[in-house]
Amino acid sequence: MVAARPELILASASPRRLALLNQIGVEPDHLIPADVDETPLKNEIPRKLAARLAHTKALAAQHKARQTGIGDNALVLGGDTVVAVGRRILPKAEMLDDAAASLRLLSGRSHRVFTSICLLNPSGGSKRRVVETRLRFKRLSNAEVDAYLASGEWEGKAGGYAIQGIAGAFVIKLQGSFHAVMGLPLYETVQLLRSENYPIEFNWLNSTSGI
Ligand SMILES: Cc1cn([C@H]2C[C@H](O)[C@@H](COP(=O)(O)OP(=O)(O)OP(=O)(O)O)O2)c(=O)[nH]c1=O
Repeated sequence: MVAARPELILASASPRRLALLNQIGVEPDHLIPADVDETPLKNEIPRKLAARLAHTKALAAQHKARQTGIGDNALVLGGDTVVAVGRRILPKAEMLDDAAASLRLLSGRSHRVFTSICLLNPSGGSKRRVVETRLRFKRLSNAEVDAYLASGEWEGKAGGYAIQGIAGAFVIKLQGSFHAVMGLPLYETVQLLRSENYPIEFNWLNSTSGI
């Protein structure tokens, strides 16, 4: 007899995280966004912040799910992306000014993106990974910054940019995982899911992906 696939809850409101899971053929059974305070603790370093928030989001979604009586036996996947210049954590851009300040700081410099994922199992176990990606942006002219701000692509993005859009053209160098920068490291996600007996097959992609 083939064991039933465990249910999967994605603890996220991010359309990018869902799209990245779908890209590898994973369709979560439930989407439960976790509304958590993302303020860094005093002196918290970027890597620790990403790991803590991925864990907190997964726990919050698990709690919400159990309160509403769904997914008692489900795996819960949370993620968090933090952009940093040295120890300085850049905010998730909510206002134009945040995005403008971040872009001017990133222009012509190197920075790091830390993306953490956390997978909870129903018996209380948790597994985490943090993926660090180093990037270097070209020097941005004022006209480029203004055009980028006008695009609106920065909204809700850590560090005020989205690598999967126009800002892909700002990247001179990337060492790490493109998908982690976008919100979910695919290799590590597959590793964690498989370690909890969540089957991931790649063969179906041949006929349906259109790539
Ligand atoms: C740097 C970068 C971030 N981002 C996105 C990924 C995340 O959605 C967001 C960082 O904020 P997060 O707090 O990691 O995620 P979120 O609030 O969007 O979603 P949730 O907490 O519900 O899972 O920025 C990009 O889409 N592209 C990029 O290049």
